[in-house]
Amino acid sequence: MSCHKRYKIQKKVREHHRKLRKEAKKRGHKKSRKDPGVPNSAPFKEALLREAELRKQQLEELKQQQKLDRQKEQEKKRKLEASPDVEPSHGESVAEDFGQGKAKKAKLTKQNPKKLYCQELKKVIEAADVVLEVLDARDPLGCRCPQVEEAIVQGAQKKLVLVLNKSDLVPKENLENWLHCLERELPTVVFRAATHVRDKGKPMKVKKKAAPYRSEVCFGKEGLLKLLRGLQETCGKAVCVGVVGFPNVGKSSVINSLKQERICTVGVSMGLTRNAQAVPLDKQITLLDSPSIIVSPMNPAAALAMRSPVSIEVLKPVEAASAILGQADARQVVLKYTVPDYTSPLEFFTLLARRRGLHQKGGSPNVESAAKLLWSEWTGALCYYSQPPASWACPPHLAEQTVASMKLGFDEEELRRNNAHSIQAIRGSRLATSLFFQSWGLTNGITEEKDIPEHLPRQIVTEEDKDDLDGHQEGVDGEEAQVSAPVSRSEACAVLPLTPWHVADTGR
Ligand SMILES: Nc1nc2c(ncn2[C@@H]2O[C@H](COP(=O)(O)OP(=O)(O)OP(=O)(O)O)[C@@H](O)[C@H]2O)c(=O)[nH]1
Repeated sequence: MSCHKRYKIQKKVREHHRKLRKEAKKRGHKKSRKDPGVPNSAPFKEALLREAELRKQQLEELKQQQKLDRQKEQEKKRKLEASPDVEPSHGESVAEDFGQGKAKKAKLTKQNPKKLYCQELKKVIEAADVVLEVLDARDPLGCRCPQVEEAIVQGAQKKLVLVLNKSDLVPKENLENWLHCLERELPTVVFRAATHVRDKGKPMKVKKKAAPYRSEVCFGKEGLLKLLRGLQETCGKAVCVGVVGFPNVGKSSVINSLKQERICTVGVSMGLTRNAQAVPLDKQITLLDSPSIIVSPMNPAAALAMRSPVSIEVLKPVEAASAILGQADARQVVLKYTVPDYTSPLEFFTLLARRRGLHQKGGSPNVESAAKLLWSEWTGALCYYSQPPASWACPPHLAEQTVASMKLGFDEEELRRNNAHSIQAIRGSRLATSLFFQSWGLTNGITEEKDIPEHLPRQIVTEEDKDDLDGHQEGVDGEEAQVSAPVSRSEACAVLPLTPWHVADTGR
């Protein structure tokens, strides 16, 4: 093209743009301004940014999931078109079954979502030949659910394996102690899930300043795979492996790590997994992701605060954070958050709010924000640990015979070797910088839809709180008082007993 012609075109384009701008100005359209972001002087800048980041992450995860679903659908269609007579493999047929569940779920959107999660969880337990109960290594006992374990061991020929995940967040010695304790009951695998797994077919994006706990490396994968393959060989057929556990223990991360692909949605917020999902690992093993176990409202307040995604709604931030604070070592908390000694949780939150610059309008410390901050840290990636009970007895639902049958078909020696290797390779937290947490014992879960309360669970309050509330409730008419009456902890335990064998062990 000659220069003359090129300049002529450029001139015409400029004139056209000028004309467009003029017209837009006449219509009163203004160019949108660049978002200036949160100013540095904003008191909640950190919290706001974190919230925005979380929202963005959730949106991305949702988009990713939709994209994956679309891709799977297309792949299935293509396969069917290419070979309509070929029978689907075991993994594919299981995946199809769980796909139908989704459609059914869509029809029932008006139902209580907890009931749907319960149905999905039950479906996974029923379909699974082996169930992996994922435990957070920071509080393995608090992540065990006697009701779910009972449902699994009662199922004919089902195997139950414990996966001690997030083992990078506890000191090595503590991890070893827990392993010795748990492997007396059930086969236990030490695991550290990869928290940064690549999307299918995409190169890994390496962030310059990734959080220290976000890692591509996974430990314990080989041990777990060997164990599953061994079991599959003894079964002599293709097996389904259900992955169950309380919210945020890392169920989806374990599946993604085994598959080495970002297949299941993973995130810091609790209760992200909402429906069962089948992930074929190979022709013989299919993994089943499940929604988290629903926490019974009759659990101690600390259990509700740590294990329930709606704890903040049920307990309110200050109550939830106070319950967590009550289980932690006060001296270590003071050192960790660099605040002076405190006499009550409220005083601590006031001090923390001052320390972190969390202020309300008018400059008074924002206690609620401080409580939320503590709650999000303790349910996030904070390094803390709990001690296994000094004297260990099997819970009633795991009789000696059941324990023996659970260990059949596994090479215990090999599992022990693999675990020792993982413990050596994992760079755990330092004992000096980790916080001690007093576990409340096993957490009761709900496995039957009929046990799920229609409304939000009533708040659990202590006897002292009850006295206070009694005072406030004077003047409320009888009917209303009945509806809003809180349940005391002893009442709660009477309805759904906390397992006494453990309560005695931890001295709580
Ligand atoms: N440090 C560390 N973080 C982990 C590990 N496994 C999972 N996580 C993190 O824990 C958070 C929860 O992980 P998920 O896999 O979403 O947990 P989930 O049990 O599927 O959660 P729900 O969907 O709520 O049931 C994520 O932020 C993960 O990055 C681990 O081994 N170590």
